[in-house]
Amino acid sequence: MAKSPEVKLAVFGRAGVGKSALVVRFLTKRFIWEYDPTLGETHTHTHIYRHSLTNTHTHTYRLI
Ligand SMILES: Nc1nc2c(ncn2[C@@H]2O[C@H](COP(=O)(O)OP(=O)(O)OP(=O)(O)O)[C@@H](O)[C@H]2O)c(=O)[nH]1
Repeated sequence: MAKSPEVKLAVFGRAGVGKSALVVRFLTKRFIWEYDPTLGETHTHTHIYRHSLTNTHTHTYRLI
């Protein structure tokens, strides 16, 4: 099977505007209420899209 493509996304914005909250919500459907300033953290998530019973695509997202 072919190696799935890795998609790299960089999220920019001022401190405390909600970048981590948005990313974690997108990846895990969980919302983080506590504010913990991010220092060089990355999030990696592999998502499998199932278009039909026989047609699936796997994408790995690395958010920086
Ligand atoms: N009410 C509300 N609070 C939010 C929203 N998005 C984020 N927050 C809160 O804002 C605070 C900061 O969110 P973060 O996601 O940590 O912000 P950040 O931009 O990653 O901050 P840095 O790591 O300092 O750059 C957290 O307490 C979140 O819960 C939103 O859409 N609505």
